[in-house]
Amino acid sequence: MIRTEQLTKKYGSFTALDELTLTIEEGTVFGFVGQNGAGKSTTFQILATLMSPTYGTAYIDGIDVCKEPAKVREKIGYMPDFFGVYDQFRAVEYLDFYGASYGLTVDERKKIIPQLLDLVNLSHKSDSYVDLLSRGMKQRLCLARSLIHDPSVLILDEPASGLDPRARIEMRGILRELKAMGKTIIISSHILPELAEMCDEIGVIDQGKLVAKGSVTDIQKQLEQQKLIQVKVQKNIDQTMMFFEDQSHVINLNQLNETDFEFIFTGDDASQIQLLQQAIAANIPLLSFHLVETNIEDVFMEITKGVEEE
Ligand SMILES: Nc1ncnc2c1ncn2[C@@H]1O[C@H](COP(=O)(O)OP(=O)(O)OP(=O)(O)O)[C@@H](O)[C@H]1O
Repeated sequence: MIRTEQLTKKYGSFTALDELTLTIEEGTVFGFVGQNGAGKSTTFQILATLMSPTYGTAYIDGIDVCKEPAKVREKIGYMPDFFGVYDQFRAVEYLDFYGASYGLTVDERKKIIPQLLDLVNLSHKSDSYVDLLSRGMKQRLCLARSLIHDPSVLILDEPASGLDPRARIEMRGILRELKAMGKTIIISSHILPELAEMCDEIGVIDQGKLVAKGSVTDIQKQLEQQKLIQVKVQKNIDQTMMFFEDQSHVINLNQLNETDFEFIFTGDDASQIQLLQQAIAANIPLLSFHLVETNIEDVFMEITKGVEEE
């Protein structure tokens, strides 16, 4: 339903999105998690046809976002992370305005607007001026706006950001209803717990790259278990690297200089102890063997912290 192929966006020499390749199946709720500045909004703006990629491409229901943006817009509902609401409008007028701009007839608008207000729990505020609504209500109104033309795909950029816990729970309930209606949803956040329970699948983005993808449990395993280990030997670096290459849980060996190399270790603590014991038993002239703090750990810490800590 949503597919990106080597999607890349450069701002001058800065790469905000780096060859992102991703497939999201129809009916999936996909959580896109990453720290501030990771590239989430950039991805969403490209999917929403508001920005062109530097290279690579994306498809919504098989339609190329770069080649046929108008067709894509019929299929998607987009909720940006910053949105303007026209303060002079009442909630119902606001939705009517958007319905008209999507070409809905008066009768169609009269039918769908009460349904949408009901869906986002704003029926009681239909005649309130938009600027008098709370932040959570404005966010729900914006969500209703993105649904006005009954899109099959929803692209929601941090819809729960800035909401208090009660408003977050309410937003989650609405998203569950949208999932039950069969919508394909891609939703971003900079914290995993906010998305964990409502998403079928999660992708973690860091510095424009997809660093992990899968169920929440998979993601936790993938990120927790990727340790970077650096080794220093007195001599025989080639043989030592060959020895480590053959051991389980060792990937991505990389020689740093004549005595040092590093690798990613995906095993648990017990396997790490075993690896070190095997190296000693094999008479490897080890000078040091140590874990290096990696960015991936920072990413993991950052995205798994509690919602209240924001
Ligand atoms: N128009 C621009 N010109 C230059 N750099 C930009 C521009 N827009 C975004 N960036 C940079 O690209 C990177 C990705 O930004 P993006 O807004 O996609 O991140 P994000 O994951 O959505 O972050 P946030 O959670 O803070 O919204 C950031 O480093 C940002 O500063």
